Amino acid sequence: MNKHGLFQGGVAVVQPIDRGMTKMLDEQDDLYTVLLEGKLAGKKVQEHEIVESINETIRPYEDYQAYLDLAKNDAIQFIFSNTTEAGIAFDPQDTLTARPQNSYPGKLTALLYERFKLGKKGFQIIPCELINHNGNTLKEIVLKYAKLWDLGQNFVDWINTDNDFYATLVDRIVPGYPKDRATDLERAWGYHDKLIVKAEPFLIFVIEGNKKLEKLLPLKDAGLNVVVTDDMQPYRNRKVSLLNGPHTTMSPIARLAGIDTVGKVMQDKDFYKFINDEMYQEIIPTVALPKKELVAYAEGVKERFENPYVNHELSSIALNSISKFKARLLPTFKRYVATNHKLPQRITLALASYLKIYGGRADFEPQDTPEVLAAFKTLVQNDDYVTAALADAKLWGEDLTQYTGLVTLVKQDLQSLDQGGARQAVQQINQKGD
Ligand SMILES: NC(=O)c1ccc[n+]([C@@H]2O[C@H](COP(=O)([O-])OP(=O)(O)OC[C@H]3O[C@@H](n4cnc5c(N)ncnc54)[C@H](O)[C@@H]3O)[C@@H](O)[C@H]2O)c1
Ligand SMILES: O=P(O)(O)OC[C@@H](O)[C@@H](O)[C@H](O)[C@H](O)CO
Repeated sequence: MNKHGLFQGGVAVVQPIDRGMTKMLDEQDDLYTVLLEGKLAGKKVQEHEIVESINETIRPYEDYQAYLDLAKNDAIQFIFSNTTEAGIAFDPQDTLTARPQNSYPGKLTALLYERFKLGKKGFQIIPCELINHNGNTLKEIVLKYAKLWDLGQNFVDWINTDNDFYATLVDRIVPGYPKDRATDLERAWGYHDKLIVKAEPFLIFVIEGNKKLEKLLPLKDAGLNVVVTDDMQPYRNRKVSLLNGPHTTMSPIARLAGIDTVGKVMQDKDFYKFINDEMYQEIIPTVALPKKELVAYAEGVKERFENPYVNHELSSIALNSISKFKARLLPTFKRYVATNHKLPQRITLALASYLKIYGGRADFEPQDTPEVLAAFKTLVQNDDYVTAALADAKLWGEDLTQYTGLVTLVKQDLQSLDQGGARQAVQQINQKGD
């Protein structure tokens, strides 16, 4: 936006937890390079750009006053966050006088209260974490702190009338620092950068909320694929089902077969067919959007998965898989069962693969929250591990044994994974078809 002369913006980066990379940013004059590589609509893209819009970095754990002083700055209009799903959380131990508060919403409430006390205008608050209704959830937690800390009705009114919270959906695959090629890139560019960020060229940023944002923040006018809408759910369903869904399916099954990246899954004849069939047979028919649009999105996703420049590790996608299965595959599973009165075989094989991995029967360890790992430690002790695990509503949000035939199919799948291996299980489903 700045480069198009549409905006004169600058960024103050606040490091939300004790550890982070803001010092490294300072060491390189708050500059870093974004490298875009891949195909977009069939055309090869390979370009890089130095991001020059960061004005300052702030570390609340070292200098909390500098953080609170941001409230005095009339030029600040927008607050963006991207603290992962774990960041949008309520910590009942947080207090207004803590320096700093532990949680991100706690820190934000303290800043908002400071701003309010100064009698200044509120903010446009734009969280980017991949949780549904992220803006509303953040606002609810801020209001909870306002109550817990007894900040008064006038503050609550100011939150409601002077601040806008937006819900968003960010869609761009960002594997981050390209450690395998960084030295070559630095040599070619002629400068050092410890903070290169690699991403695919594809981008869509959907923002739900007050349309005035389009004028305040002219992202679209600057040529970026940004949509401001009053309902982002169709975009979210499409993306979570057709992009994150296949990621969540391929990560356990392909890892069991010894494959380590998304790109290699797409190059593998058996796995390509399996994922393609999952998209077309199990996912697309369950999403309530025009088929043509879904097919176009699915083909785009496949092109993105095939991106030869992006080594997207299945192990990084696998982090916290149980909550990802619940949010990214279970809704599709349920819609499929309701319409077809049978089980989606590929999603079920993914579920069985998770039970194998979390049951300690793979040659790699699951990475998940301590609570989930502890639950599985107990579940595997059970004589009927599969039934016990599927019945655990704390893991899935409901008792999965209620789905007719699921326990039997998962048991069969587990047996076939144990005996013939993941590739053979995939081949069998490919041959059988729907
Ligand atoms: N990487 C991708 O391809 C991608 C694409 C679209 C959306 N997303 C979403 O964006 C979010 C961030 O992903 P990322 O890849 O940038 O992750 P990341 O790990 O690179 O960065 C996350 C940042 O969050 C901060 N953080 C971690 N735990 C926190 C906590 N408890 N409280 C406050 N801050 C905390 C850390 O300082 C870290 O810098 C996630 O919600 C992810 O689902 C990621
Ligand atoms: O980032 P995560 O760990 O929540 O999920 C892993 C991937 O599915 C995800 O990063 C996608 O690449 C991204 O959501 C694409 O927009």
